[in-house]
Amino acid sequence: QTLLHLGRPEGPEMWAESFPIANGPRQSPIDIVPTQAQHDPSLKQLKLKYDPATAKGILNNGHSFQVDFTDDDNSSTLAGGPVTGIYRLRQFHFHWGSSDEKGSEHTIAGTKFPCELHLVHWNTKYPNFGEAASKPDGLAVVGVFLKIGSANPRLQKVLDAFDDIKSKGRQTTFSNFDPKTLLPSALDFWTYEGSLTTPPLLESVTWIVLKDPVSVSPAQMAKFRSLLFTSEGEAPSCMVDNFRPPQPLKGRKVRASFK
Ligand SMILES: NS(=O)(=O)c1ccc(C(=O)NCc2ccccc2F)cc1
Ligand SMILES: [Zn+2]
Repeated sequence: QTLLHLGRPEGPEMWAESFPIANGPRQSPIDIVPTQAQHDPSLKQLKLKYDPATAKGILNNGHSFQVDFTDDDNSSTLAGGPVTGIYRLRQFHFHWGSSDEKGSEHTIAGTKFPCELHLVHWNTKYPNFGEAASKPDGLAVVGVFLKIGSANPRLQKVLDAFDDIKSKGRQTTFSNFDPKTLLPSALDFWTYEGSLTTPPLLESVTWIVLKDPVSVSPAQMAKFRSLLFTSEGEAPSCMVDNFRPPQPLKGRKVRASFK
């Protein structure tokens, strides 16, 4: 990230002023060092059950774009893995860079990926997402790295919606989409206790970061970068570098579901 970006009034370096938790004990993202992760044989298999009919809409929220899901029943859920109980899918979104050398939030032994997908779920022991977001076991986010390679056909439906959500505040319907198609075939993961990576930076996220990346082509990355941070009528600013850099581990253990 350029110094300009870090110093930008709304950039990550300024967040601690309004959100002191930015310097808290369980902030995200982190650099995952595979050799320091401990294999935990007690970790269950990740159980993801997504109903394409729960896909609702796609929105440019001014810092990323997200695909929202109806979460008023257990049609699309996460269970198993490191979590207890059932978590409901709320939305997925991405973080990416201004070039292919950066863009992911988590890194693997210092390696940055051009893009990272987050599937956001909330614990159904709480009445709704907003309540769950303030509890230490309230949220579970699955992180998936995207690596430059061949074009990913599973992304096409998302990319095709970009013309309708180019600027901040734009949204359109988005139906009949199964986010499971965005995942790698193997669901091996690292897991640790962390936070939201954007304000309010709440320390309520059990992170489940998949080991295997999925592909994205340079042309597809260019389409991500054609979205705008800005609203219609404002001087356009390309939506790029919407990632928070890795935060101090502060003694946390990262567990691996695989040897
Ligand atoms: N990048 S990430 O860690 O996956 C992440 C996931 C969700 C949010 C979010 O929902 N923010 C709004 C929000 C937060 C708390 C309560 C209600 C909200 F709408 C922020 C960051
Ligand atoms: Zn995210």
